[in-house]
Amino acid sequence: IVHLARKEEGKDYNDFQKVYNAIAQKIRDKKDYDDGTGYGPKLVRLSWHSSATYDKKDNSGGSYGGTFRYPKEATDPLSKGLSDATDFLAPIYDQFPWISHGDLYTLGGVTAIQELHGPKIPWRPGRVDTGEESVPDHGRLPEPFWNADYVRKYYDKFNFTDQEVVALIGAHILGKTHLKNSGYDGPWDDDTNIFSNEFFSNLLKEDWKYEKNAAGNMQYDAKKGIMMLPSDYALRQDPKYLVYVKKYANDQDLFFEDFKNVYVKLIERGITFDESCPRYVFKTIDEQQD
Ligand SMILES: Nc1cccc2nccn12
Repeated sequence: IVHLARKEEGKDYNDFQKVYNAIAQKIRDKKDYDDGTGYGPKLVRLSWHSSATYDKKDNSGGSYGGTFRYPKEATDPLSKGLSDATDFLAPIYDQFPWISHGDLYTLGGVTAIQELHGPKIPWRPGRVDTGEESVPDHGRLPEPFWNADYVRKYYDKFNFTDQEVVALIGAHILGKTHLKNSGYDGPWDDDTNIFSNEFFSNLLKEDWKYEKNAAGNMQYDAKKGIMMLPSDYALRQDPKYLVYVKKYANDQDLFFEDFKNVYVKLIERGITFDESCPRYVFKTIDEQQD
């Protein structure tokens, strides 16, 4: 399967900055959502789940076709809770109906990362909505219960290195888990609406207790009321991953640079862009105040 990015006839940087601004303003307007966690982290998770269905075997799945808009994909049990994110973006699509769903879902994640003080993410438009017959089957998203060998094998389909895997999972600084959605329980202190490298310092420094949660799933808990999934904790158990956990815990700039690079690879995986297609780096709301 070839996913050829479309040239955005007549739409330019300013058009996409308007979409960015509409998403960013709505994140601010609805900052009390989910006990103050806000919509940002869920928009990042939607961009991830839209992209994580990629299969290098036949170049199927991934962000290109915007297929998360179909119930068949949105009802994947591992995507529980993300209907809040697609409900958040539906009025944005109505306001800018010229955008594709694939571009909207990935731009939602880019906007959230930048508005939550993360790195600037260069973003390319051109994804084209594909039909219901192209919706990937369930079973392509990663499960949170497993260890480092599972994690390493899972990311093989993206051809990600150990360093790229560790950087990507650092996005778990954002948001929290919900018993009713993923079956994990993770209240976070309020600063996890800020994209930082603290996931790595928490992982290394906290005294983690492996416990069964109220849904019967095992997770790691620390006294500050924060948690780690088994697949998060795997990053400190595996000596090769641990090298990068330590690097990122000690160097936020390095984390930001490496996260930016692997996140772009994730949301563009499987798509052929014309080399003339511009990479847009949008301004945050704060940067646009006169
Ligand atoms: N925020 C968040 C979401 C999902 C998993 C996870 N592990 C640690 C933190 N975290």
